[in-house]
Amino acid sequence: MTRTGLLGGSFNPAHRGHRGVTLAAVRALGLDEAWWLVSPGNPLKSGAKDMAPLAARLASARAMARRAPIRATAIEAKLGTRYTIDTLRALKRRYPKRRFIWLMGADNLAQFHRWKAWRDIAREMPIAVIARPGYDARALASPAMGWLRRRVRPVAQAQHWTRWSLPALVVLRFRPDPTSATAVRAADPDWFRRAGSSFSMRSRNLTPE
Ligand SMILES: Nc1ncnc2c1ncn2[C@@H]1O[C@H](COP(=O)(O)OP(=O)(O)OP(=O)(O)O)[C@@H](O)[C@H]1O
Ligand SMILES: O=C(O)c1ccc[n+]([C@@H]2O[C@H](COP(=O)([O-])O)[C@@H](O)[C@H]2O)c1
Repeated sequence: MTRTGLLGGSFNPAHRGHRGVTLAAVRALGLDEAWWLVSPGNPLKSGAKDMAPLAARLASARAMARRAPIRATAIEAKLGTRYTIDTLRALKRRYPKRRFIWLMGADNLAQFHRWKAWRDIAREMPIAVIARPGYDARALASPAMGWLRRRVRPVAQAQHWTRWSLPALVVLRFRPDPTSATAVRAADPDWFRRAGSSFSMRSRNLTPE
């Protein structure tokens, strides 16, 4: 059983925060590896004007994941899924020998109740929420946390997530990292245009295996 963490995101672009929290989660949860699911389009961000092309975002994720137990993938484009619930069900079918845990920052938990079939997501696999500066109070007070509160596991049991009955959620607190893609874009709005010609999207490169 390969213990695999899934971090979905826009990665517009990938940054040091993604790498840092993923590596810390790999250690805290005893993961063999983490997959970054670079989204073809977050359903709640459709029409965002500053969203770079998928190929550029995937390339930035690949570069940021280098020499780490992290695989940057565009598997949602390959599977034809956009909603997380559909992605997780498809991944479990496609990789039956893996055990998956969903990773997300506290900002995502604060919005989680707006995701399609969010309760079913929590029934599909355990969730590890990573504290994020500026979002933790909102996440704790969120409707999703209201529903999940009684399913919260102590962090001391984080290595045993494969044995948890679902839904299950653990909150991980690492050294707070204020990095965000919004700040990176503000400092360098043309990040994907500068590097544009070197990005390619060969379909054989979309999946982790
Ligand atoms: N510094 C961070 N600390 C904790 N979690 C993070 C951090 N940066 C990103 N994440 C998490 O990584 C996942 C993907 O994030 P995403 O690609 O949207 O980056 P972002 O920095 O949040 O982007 P944006 O600023 O454009 O909203 C989300 O679950 C998000 O909460
Ligand atoms: O499934 C949904 O309804 C849904 C709604 C909003 C966001 N998501 C997923 O949440 C992850 C984080 O997205 P983002 O844009 O905040 O990086 C990414 O995998 C999205 O596909 C999923």
